[in-house]
Formats: sequence, C-alpha cells, structure tokens
Amino acid sequence: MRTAYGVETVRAAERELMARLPEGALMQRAAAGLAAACADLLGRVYGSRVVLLVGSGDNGGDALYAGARLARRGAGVSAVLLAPERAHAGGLAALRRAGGRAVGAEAAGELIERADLVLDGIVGIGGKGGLRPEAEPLAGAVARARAAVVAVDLPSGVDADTGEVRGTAIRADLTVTFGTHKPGLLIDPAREYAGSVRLVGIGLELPAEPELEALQHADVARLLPVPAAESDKYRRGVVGIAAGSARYPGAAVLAVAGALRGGAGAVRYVGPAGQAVIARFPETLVSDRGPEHAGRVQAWVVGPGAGDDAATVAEVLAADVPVLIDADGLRLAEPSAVRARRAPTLMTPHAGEAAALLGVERNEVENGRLSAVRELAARYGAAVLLKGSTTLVADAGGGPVRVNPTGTSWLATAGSGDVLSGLAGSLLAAGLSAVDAGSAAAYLHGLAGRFAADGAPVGAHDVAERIAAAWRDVVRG
Ligand SMILES: NC(=O)C1=CN([C@@H]2O[C@H](COP(=O)(O)OP(=O)(O)OC[C@H]3O[C@@H](n4cnc5c(N)ncnc54)[C@H](O)[C@@H]3O)[C@@H](O)[C@H]2O)[C@@H](O)CC1
Ligand SMILES: Nc1ncnc2c1ncn2[C@@H]1O[C@H](COP(=O)(O)OP(=O)(O)O)[C@@H](O)[C@H]1O
Ligand SMILES: [K+]
Repeated sequence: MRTAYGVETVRAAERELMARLPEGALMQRAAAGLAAACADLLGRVYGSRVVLLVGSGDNGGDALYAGARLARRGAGVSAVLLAPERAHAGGLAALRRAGGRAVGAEAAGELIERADLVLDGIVGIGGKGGLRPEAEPLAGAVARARAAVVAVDLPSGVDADTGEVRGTAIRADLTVTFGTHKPGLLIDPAREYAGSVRLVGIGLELPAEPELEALQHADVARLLPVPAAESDKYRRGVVGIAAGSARYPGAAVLAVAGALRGGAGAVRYVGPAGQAVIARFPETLVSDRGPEHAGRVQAWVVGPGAGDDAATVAEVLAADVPVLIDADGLRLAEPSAVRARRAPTLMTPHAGEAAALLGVERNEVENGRLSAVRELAARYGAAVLLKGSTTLVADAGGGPVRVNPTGTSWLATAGSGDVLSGLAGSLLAAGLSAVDAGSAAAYLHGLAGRFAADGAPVGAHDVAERIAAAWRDVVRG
C-alpha cells in the first residue's frame, strides 16, 4: 500500500525527529536524496548548467544544499534568489563554498533558457495558494525552457493537502518528495504538475492512519475473491443489475459485462433490456419483474441507463443487501432513503454527477476532489467512489481515502462507467466491503483500460473484455 500524509502530520513528525537529531541533519538527508535524483536525471553532472529557484523558506534551503552537492561534482550552479535577504543562510553559504553563485530574479530568464536542469525550491509544504506574483514569471520561463525540471518536495504553487491548483504553479518532470507522499502529489490537478514522483526517506515516524492510500497489486490480490472447492454459484454471490431502459439498453449490457468478470457466481438482470442482455450474454439470469421479485441477490447495482425509473431505484434501496448507485440512480435516489440504509451503499458519481448532488459547479469538484468525495460520503452516510482523471473512494465513516493508481484517460469513453459499476457490484456480491469493492474494481478497470488501449482508442466493451487479463496480472503479481 502506498500512503500519503497531510502537511500537519508531516510537520509534527518532522518536529519529533528534529528534536532527536543534530541541527540541519534532516535537511542534509533531503538534499542528498534530491542531488542524487538530479544526478540520475542529468546523466553527466560535470559541466551541466543547473539553475536553482530559491524561495525564502526551507524548501529553498533544500535546493541550495542540493545545488552545492552538484556544484562539487562539477556542475555550473546558479541560484535565483526570490527574496535575497531571507534566503536560507546555511544553504547559500554551502553553495558559495562549492563554487556556485547567487543572482537576483532579474537574471532568471536568460539562465533558465540555457539551463540543463532547473530545481524548483520556491515553496514546499509551507505554501498557500498559487504562486505569488513575484514568482509567477518564473513558472512561464520554466515552461518555455528545454531544461528538465525537478520540483523540491512539491511543485511550487500546488496545494499539498488537497491537490488543488489555484493560479499559477510550476510544472515539473520529476518531483522529489521527502518523508512521505503528500496527498496533492497523487490527486489531479496537482498530480499532473508533479510529473513522476520519487520518494526520499528521511526517517519520519508517521501515524498508522494516512490521509490517502493507494492499493498496489499485492493489496488487490488479497481482496479478490477465489472460489473455494466447496463453492457453488450462490455461495460465490449473485449480483443483481437493475439498469438500462428501452432508450439505453447498452448500459445494461455493459454493466452485465463488468459484473460477469467480477467474481460473483451469477448475474441477475432485471429491467426492460433483457433481450439485448441475453443476446450478448446468455449466461445472465434475466427477469422482467421488479427487483423485489427477482429472487436471491447478494448485492444490487442500480442506475446505469435507467432513465427516469425512480420506482426501481427506490425498490433497490429498500433491499437489505449492499447496493451500488450509479448514473441516473444517483439523481433518482432519495437522499433520506440512502441515509436510512443499514446494508453498505456505494455511490459512484463522475464529477458532473457529484457536482449536481453537492449543488456546486463541476469544476469545483474537479479542482477539489478530495473534499468533494469526503463531503458526499458524510452527507449520504455512504461510501463514495468519485470517478475521473483521479478516482477516489471515501468511506461513510471517514478514515483514509483510497486513490486509484491505475487509471488512464483512454477510459474516458462512453459506457466505461457502466462496466465499472457492474464490476464493483459483483465484488460487493462476493462479500467485499463497499470501499474494498470500489477500490479493487477501479484498480482492475484502470488496468483493463490500459491493456485494452495499449496506446489506441477503445470502446467500453473492450475494457470489459480485458478485466480477466487485469485480474490475472494482479494475482500473479
Ligand atoms: N522541516 C523539516 O524538517 C524539513 C523540511 N524540509 C523542507 O522544508 C519545506 C518547508 O519549509 P518551510 O516551512 O520553510 O516552508 P516553505 O519553504 O515551503 O515556504 C515558506 C516560504 O514560502 C513563502 N511562500 C508561501 N506561500 C507562497 C507562495 N504561494 N508563493 C511564493 N512564496 C510563498 C513564505 O513567505 C515563506 O517564506 C519542505 O517542503 C521541505 O522542502 C526538508 O528539508 C526536510 C526537512
Ligand atoms: N481523464 C480520465 N483519466 C482516467 N480515467 C478517466 C478519465 N475520464 C474518465 N475516466 C474513467 O472512465 C470511466 C467513465 O465513467 P463515466 O463518466 O461514468 O462514463 P459513462 O457514463 O459513459 O460510463 C470512469 O471509470 C472514470 O474514472
Ligand atoms: K518546490
């Protein structure tokens, strides 16, 4: 499991560690890791041109000490000081001793243009809001430069705790982060500014419960159901799909396609698209009576392509088994009926649907995914999976939010969300908790999307067809 901790937690762990170490030791650990990452990126340090962008805090101090290490290995290092009188004194002295030089911001443009490597040490976890006006032109110069850009701890201007980007921020090729990942490094839009992320350990002792966690292959492999020798289709779980309409029969087919690959022993379909479902998947148990009369079901998926069928949504919500609510179901579900449920509920909105539920603009959700998913989970007393460029899963009762690491933008294709809901519903029926079912489904779905796309556009049915390959990849490690 990969984890991320917020600024407050990091600061507390740093204080605790600093009290036990000689002064400056932590910064030296950070700078050593940073310089090593820069050297790897440069290939040849000797003779390279390195520019440090240095703000007034310890983030600038890290950049200066790393610059000193690179200067000692023969790089030509220039530090652009944004606030010369407040630049980290020890770091500046070390850089000068190593043969580096310091210049004012007016010289930055030309230096950046000719640099091989730019280190962004403007601001780290001490930053609030986007870059300040005096630092903004540097972001433009960096974006135009051919140099590789390494962000120190975080790309300056992004919010470490939330992944929000308000105003201008530096775009990095690599972010070298210290002690732990910060939530912003794993959540868009900030994640995009970070480039690839390298974690440098500095010895922090962090609490058991992180802010964010990202499953990896081994974690998902432990969650996926495997039929025991004594299993039968009912013990493996029956998932009910109440989806599709005369107008949107395809949503039913795609949700069933996902559900058939999710480990349930049987898929039961109820709704008006039975003909289309059976034609494509003859193994489906099809019924045209309502969910209440469908027979045994261990978890329901309701909503994809459901049109305006509020009665079916209400009927499913009244069932005392886990329910996944997606798409039209999110609009049709009575909030009080969701809150009143005792069995687990998993809601799977995309940003537009989440915005409608929260009564805010879509871009507010896209810029503040973490707070949106937490807010929805708290309001509905349900687990919530927020889809999109970063998929997040929050539990009803708070705790760490799961962030999915496998997604690909090729999944932004009509119907791929229907496949995801069928898959997650199947895992619910197999007995996973709402958060585990949602996050394992997002993981497999993302991986299946990557396998299916392999660099070219795909349709949602292609994604469904590669779920088995993703599953195999996960369990084989
Ligand atoms: N505390 C520690 O033990 C360690 C800290 N480290 C480094 O220290 C950083 C945190 O240092 P600080 O607490 O000094 O804070 P920062 O250096 O992140 O930022 C504080 C400074 O930036 C300015 N600033 C704030 N918001 C800004 C904005 N939007 N645009 C431009 N300037 C802005 C502030 O005026 C302040 O002077 C970490 O990110 C990490 O790089 C590392 O050396 C590891 C050890
Ligand atoms: N830019 C993106 N990057 C990664 N995944 C994405 C992106 N956009 C959408 N997705 C994923 O694609 C799927 C689309 O689901 P959804 O929006 O419900 O579409 P539909 O309703 O057409 O099925 C979700 O799993 C979502 O997380
Ligand atoms: K930075």
